[in-house]
This record gives sequence, structure tokens and C-alpha cells, in this order.
Amino acid sequence: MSELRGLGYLRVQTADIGRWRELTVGALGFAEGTGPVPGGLYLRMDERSARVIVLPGETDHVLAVGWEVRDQFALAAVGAAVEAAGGAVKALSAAECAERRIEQAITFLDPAGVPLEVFFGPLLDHSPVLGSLGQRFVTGAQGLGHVVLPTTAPEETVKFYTEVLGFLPRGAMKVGPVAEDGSAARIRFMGINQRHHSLAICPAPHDGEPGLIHMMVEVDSLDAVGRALDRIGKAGFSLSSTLGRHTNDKMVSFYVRAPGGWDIEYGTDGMLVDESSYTAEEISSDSYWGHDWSGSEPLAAFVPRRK
Ligand SMILES: Cc1ccc(O)c(O)c1CC[C@@H]1C(=O)CC[C@]2(C)C(=O)CC[C@@H]12
Ligand SMILES: [Fe+2]
Repeated sequence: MSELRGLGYLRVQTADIGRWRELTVGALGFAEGTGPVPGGLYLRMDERSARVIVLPGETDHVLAVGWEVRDQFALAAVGAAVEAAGGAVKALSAAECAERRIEQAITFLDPAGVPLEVFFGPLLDHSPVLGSLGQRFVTGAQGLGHVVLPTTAPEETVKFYTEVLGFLPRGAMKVGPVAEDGSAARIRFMGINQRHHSLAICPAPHDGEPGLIHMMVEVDSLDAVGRALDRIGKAGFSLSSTLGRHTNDKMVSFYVRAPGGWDIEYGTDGMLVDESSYTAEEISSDSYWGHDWSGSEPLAAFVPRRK
């Protein structure tokens, strides 16, 4: 089993904080908190001071994917495992931890070059979380949701997450052409708690910025998903995929394009995995119904980076 307990936080940079606020706070029901970086957007989903941290900058990209561990002992174990695998591990400074409102963290790159932070001891904010859709986000033991990362080195990247960080395989789906001998590239889903996947690794032709394909957050009611859909339409955001139900995690979700060229998946009714009987299966279709991607703008991660 992995020392990692869940997806703890996501830090991203954007050139358009205003539009990010309209999308997340205005349309998707995130509560806006406060934080140390001037002009930063601190998005609350629960008792944590922030789950999604959006910081102003020149370009749009992922700053860090934050994975949570139980305590300092688990943090030391993860650091040792990454170093034993040849990774360069750095401790975050006291100031960096204070900025993140966590007790301690280490940072290193995954094989795709995505900066990871492993942390423990998040500071809680006990003030009420006021989302505007009447919804609650499903977090707790399942973490904040999931991220899907692009990579041009899928084998190496999946090996790192499973063998070094201890993620459990939670099935796959073929993408792209199937060769004559039946071999194919696959999106691989991985989990560290009862959420079906906290991470998926997607073979991508080019890993340009933002280094992220999507982030998924889950709410506790279908009505909130419907209301969010109404609001993103009114606010002029583009739907990357229509509402649908996934075949693997059973989630009913839609995908909306965030400023920066990646998506936020917004869903409800995800399944809980029972590890005493789970086996990794391959799905042959992403959805039972819906999830029409035909109107989607190209993902920035799939477009070669401008020099
Ligand atoms: C297949 C699937 C099951 C559950 C999920 O939470 C989930 O995100 C997915 C994959 C969706 C996937 C994607 O994110 C990038 C664009 C993809 C590859 C498509 O074009 C179809 C499936 C899409
Ligand atoms: Fe997803």
C-alpha cells in the first residue's frame, strides 16, 4: 500500500485570475478563501484553508500536485523511496510550508517533469465553507478529486507512480491505434484510497504546458452538477465534453475548459472501491452514455509549446 492518502491540493499558475474566479467561484460553487500571495485565488472545498490554489503569472501551467501523507514518518518513507529510485528530493523551506499552510513537505519531479509535493499537517480553517450551488464537495478520505497528467514516457511514468510511490493500478483504457499484434497505448488509472482514481496517466504526443489534462472535483448532488452546467453556459465558458457517465468510476460528469487550455471535470455519484475484491479491468468505452467530446477545443497539453 502507498504511504500517500489522497490528492491534497493542486497549485496552478494562470495569466487570467479574473476568468478563473468567474469559472470556479461564480459557476462551479467553490468558496473563495484568503491566502498569502497577493492576487492569488484560494479555493476552498472543505475545512482545509485551500484545496486549489491559483496564482497569477505570465503563463498557464501546473505549479505542483500535492499528495498528502499521514505524518512525518510517512513523509520520511516517501522521501527515502524516491531517493532510492534515483530521484532528487528537496525539503520545502519553513517559509514555503507556511505559504502552503502545511507543516512539512518534500518536492521532486515525476518522470514527465510534473512537480510533485508530498506533505503532511495541513492547517484547518474552521469557518463555514459557503458554496453557491447548495452543494458539498466530496473530499475527506477520498482526497480532493483526481488529476490526469500527459506524458510522452507512459511506461516510465506509470512505473514511478506504482513502484516508487505505491499507487494501485485501477484499470486502463486503450487510446490511439491498436497495432497488428494487439498492442496499444493505454490511459492508466491509479488510486490510493477508495476513490476509483486519484491519478490517470495519459500518453500524449507532446507534453507542452500546462502539464495537466484535467482535474476532477466531485459534488454530492446531481442538481449541483446541473446548476453548474447552466452557469458555465451563461458565463460563456466552453464545454469540452457534455454530461455523461463513466464506465470505470461510474461518475456522472461534464468537462469545462479552464483558462490555460485544460479542463475541470465536475461530477457526482462516483463509486467507492472495495480493495478486498477489486481487480484492475480494461474498459472498452469511456462512458455508458454522453461525454460527447466533439465540440472540444484542442487541449493545450497536446499542442507543441511555442518557443
Ligand atoms: C475514460 C475516463 C474515465 C474516468 C475519468 O475520470 C476520465 O477522466 C476518463 C478519461 C477522459 C479522457 C481525457 O481526460 C482526455 C481526453 C480523452 C482521452 C478523450 O478524448 C476520450 C476520453 C478522454
Ligand atoms: Fe477524469
